[in-house]
Amino acid sequence: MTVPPGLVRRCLVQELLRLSRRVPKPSRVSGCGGGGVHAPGQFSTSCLVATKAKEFSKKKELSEKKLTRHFVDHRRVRLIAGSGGKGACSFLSEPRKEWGGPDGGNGGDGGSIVLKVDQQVKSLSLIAPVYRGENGVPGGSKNCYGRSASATYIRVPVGTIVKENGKTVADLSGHGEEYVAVFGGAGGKGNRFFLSNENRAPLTTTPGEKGQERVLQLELLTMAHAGLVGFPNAGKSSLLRAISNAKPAVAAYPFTTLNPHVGIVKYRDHEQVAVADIPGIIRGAHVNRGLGISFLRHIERCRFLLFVLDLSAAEPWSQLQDLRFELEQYEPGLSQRPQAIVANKMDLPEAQEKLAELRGREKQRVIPVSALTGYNTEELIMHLRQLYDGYLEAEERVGAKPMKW
Ligand SMILES: Nc1nc2c(ncn2[C@@H]2O[C@H](COP(=O)(O)OP(=O)(O)OP(=O)(O)O)[C@@H](O)[C@H]2O)c(=O)[nH]1
Ligand SMILES: [Mg+2]
Repeated sequence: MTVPPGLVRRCLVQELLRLSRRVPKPSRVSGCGGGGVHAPGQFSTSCLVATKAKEFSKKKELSEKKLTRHFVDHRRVRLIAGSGGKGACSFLSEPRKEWGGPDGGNGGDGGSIVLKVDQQVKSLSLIAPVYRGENGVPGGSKNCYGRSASATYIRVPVGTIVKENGKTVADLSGHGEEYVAVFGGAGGKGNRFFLSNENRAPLTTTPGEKGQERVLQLELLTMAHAGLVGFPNAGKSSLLRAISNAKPAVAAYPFTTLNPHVGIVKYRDHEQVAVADIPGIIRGAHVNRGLGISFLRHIERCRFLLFVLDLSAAEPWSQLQDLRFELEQYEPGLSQRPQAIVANKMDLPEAQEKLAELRGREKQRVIPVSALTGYNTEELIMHLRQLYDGYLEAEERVGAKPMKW
């Protein structure tokens, strides 16, 4: 039997009308739509739009400024210990014991602030500018002493140097080591304390002492095992991305990296080598040109160096000479640390020719890589391990504890 098309259309229209009558009234929705009044259709659409926007933002590369998780190696911190609680002034008065004498208790001591070394902490980025210790609790009647405040602990990485007005006051090099930076104030005395034969009803109490206050500079001596040293745009950040878990910003303009980033290269035997991406160095860095001296200081804190050269540059070997010169000017012997030369951007034309010339001029091992394509990064990772093992042996020979990540 054939059904006339007009009947089908009418049935469909009726069905749609019935469905539209069952659709609930537009209701107030919170969350996705921003809390306005929406019909269900609008609601889902706005969500979709939001999702799309989210996806888009996810794909965007974070700029160096927004990468807040960079490595922080020095901090100025103001520490104010807790004050002591004041002593109480009270007299015991009970039925049948109306003049029971003074019974004001002493206040509790203020809390000190302690710097404690924790192996798990790797940078000073979480250190706040100001810390205040807990105050002691005031004394109470009936000879109740106030509770002494507990100490505030600030966790710092291994190898933190504490300075005050430029003078070193503590060198925290071992896990668990503590340094009481500021002492809490002593609690005040209650009037019971002043009871004597001469004065049977003392009204005297003392307030708690103020906590100590200090401004300290925290500096991290150890930064990473290896430091990537090179001119701006040599591809240091790209290389760190290629060999480790770190995600420093990469861009085709100089001085993209403004703060050091540390990435970890993991090996199968659970050893971990920390590699630092250090901002680019230019000629005259030792007299504070470019980003200046502060980054030479970071290099000083690395146990071995990876000189990263841009093989697309006209004369990569002169870059190497300049880098070594700058390091020597900053600290004699710095350029002699265990090292490797990394010839980056091998995917570009002319790189092979330049590599041959570089190898002819240099006695050091040259590792050709391409951070962009990942070419030969395995050799670099293996060599990094050799440098690390050499460092462990050297530390053991002198009886020192090697820095482990
Ligand atoms: N072709 C090619 N380009 C590369 C390679 N490595 C890095 N680049 C490019 O070189 C440019 C600079 O790379 P970065 O990793 O930001 O260089 P950088 O040394 O960290 O630079 P600064 O942070 O400014 O010191 C970017 O455009 C990278 O894409 C490579 O192996 N081959
Ligand atoms: Mg960089």
